[in-house]
Amino acid sequence: MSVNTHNSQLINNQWQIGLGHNFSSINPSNGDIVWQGKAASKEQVDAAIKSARQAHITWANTAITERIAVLERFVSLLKENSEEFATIIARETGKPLWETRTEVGAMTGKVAISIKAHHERTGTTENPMPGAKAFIRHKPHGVVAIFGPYNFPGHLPNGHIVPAILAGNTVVFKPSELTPLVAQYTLELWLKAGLPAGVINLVQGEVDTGIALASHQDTDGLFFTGSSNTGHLLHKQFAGHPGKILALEMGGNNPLIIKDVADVSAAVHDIIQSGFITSGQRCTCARRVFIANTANGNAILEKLITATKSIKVADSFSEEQPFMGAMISEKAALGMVAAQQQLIDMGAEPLVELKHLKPGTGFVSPGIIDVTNVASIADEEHFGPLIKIYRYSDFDSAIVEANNTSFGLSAGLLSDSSEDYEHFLKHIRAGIVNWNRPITGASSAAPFGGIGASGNHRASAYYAADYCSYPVASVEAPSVSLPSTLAPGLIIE
Ligand SMILES: NC(=O)C1=CN([C@@H]2O[C@H](COP(=O)(O)OP(=O)(O)OC[C@H]3O[C@@H](n4cnc5c(N)ncnc54)[C@H](O)[C@@H]3O)[C@@H](O)[C@H]2O)C=CC1
Ligand SMILES: O=C(O)CCC(=O)N[C@@H](CCC(=O)O)C(=O)O
Repeated sequence: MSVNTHNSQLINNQWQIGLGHNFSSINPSNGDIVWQGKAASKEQVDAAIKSARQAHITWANTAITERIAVLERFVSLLKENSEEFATIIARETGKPLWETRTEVGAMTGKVAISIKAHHERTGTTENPMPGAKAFIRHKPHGVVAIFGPYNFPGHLPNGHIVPAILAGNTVVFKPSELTPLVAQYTLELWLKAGLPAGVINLVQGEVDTGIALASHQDTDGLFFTGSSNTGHLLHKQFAGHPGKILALEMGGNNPLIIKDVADVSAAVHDIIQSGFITSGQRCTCARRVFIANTANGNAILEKLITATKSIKVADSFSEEQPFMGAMISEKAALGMVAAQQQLIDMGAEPLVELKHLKPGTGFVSPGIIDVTNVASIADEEHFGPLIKIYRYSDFDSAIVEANNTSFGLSAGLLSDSSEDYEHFLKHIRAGIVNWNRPITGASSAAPFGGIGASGNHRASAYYAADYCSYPVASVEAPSVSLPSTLAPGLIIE
């Protein structure tokens, strides 16, 4: 499928040239320009919202079977174009092709899961009552703005878009400015699937486009996946608008505790999958790894260091696929080097140094740094492949330290003891808590979200259905009838 790269805004099913400033996306593996275009102006954001508003009543009242039929055509198109789509994601993000193929697969799987969730969590229920029936139904909010991040530029916005339009909302989508081509390709597929005009609109651009959309008065809600900083700004902006629904999925400073594991290689595998997958650019990645001060802990750390040094980092399209591709940009890569240096300056000991591998690219090697003896490390998410090691002597103190964060997205325990896990589960604070499995790779068939600075209790994935509509409770009778017993003091003849 060919993608039109000049007309980058989709308003009322018409591709338009942006009327704002120029911007482009760069392949972080080689510095090539992948996409060039212009941002949406404020007026175009306004027109996109008007188009979504006009389409809303008709779409909300379109039979659910017809809405599902469009979604299913979208799935067929994803399958037909999966290789091209995976290639585009790889070019724009630097992720290896094996991984972007799984991203397209997750997008495909999202539709059936969302349909099931829609029926199970927000379907219609009917209960008999004397002379009447009680119903619980759900209605869409109206026009919702959807903001996506760059790390899963297809799958994560899709996780808001699919349940939103399935529920009967209309959408204005603002993708990450780092991945405009992926967004454009996604919308081309929606158009081909036959989504009526105005149901989904695309406004591309940088922060100013985001601000124009987020601050617009005529939206009914905003679904956001992105950084905690931006999410907090949006939360402030929505103060005083109790009628608007705001769903925030943000970052994490996720802990993984390792204690008494017989299979050292398996523990190392789960630490690497937790910390380094997607070059550490998953919100669920382990940032802080707590390793017991025991012979078993020493063996795990030693093997982790060896295995980390041998991790293959290479171009998305290398014949022998690497575990890690480039980070999203050279700026992000240099940011990780600077974050590591700051920790070293504070007294941390690099066990495997994270290195920027090639100027002009986002390639870095994965790093491990021991921060056990560093006092008061800032509670921030370093969104890249750098694991901070904390050696501990006492399990309870490790759990206290693991909880010593304002975030609360994912957490995990590797331990052969079920008592340890019961104890951990009781005391750890996070929205995703795993035992003897990596803490990345969350299932779309489960709720997905964090507490504290990681979100606002509007879990997505399987629970996205919940924030895509509101419940309506009704008591209904076919005609008005006088009750057999009237309330005391009432005389009606
Ligand atoms: N909890 C979750 O489900 C996930 C969270 N993330 C988090 O996302 C971050 C990486 O994604 P990024 O794209 O860097 O996030 P980001 O916050 O920089 O950008 C997200 C979106 O918000 C827009 N935006 C930025 N500033 C804005 C403002 N002031 N007003 C309105 N819109 C604005 C951007 O243009 C983009 O469309 C990481 O922190 C990661 O942890 C990423 C994936 C999943
Ligand atoms: O939203 C879903 O369908 C499931 C959540 C998901 O895919 N999580 C991934 C990515 C998280 C991220 O964006 O960083 C995961 O847990 O690895």
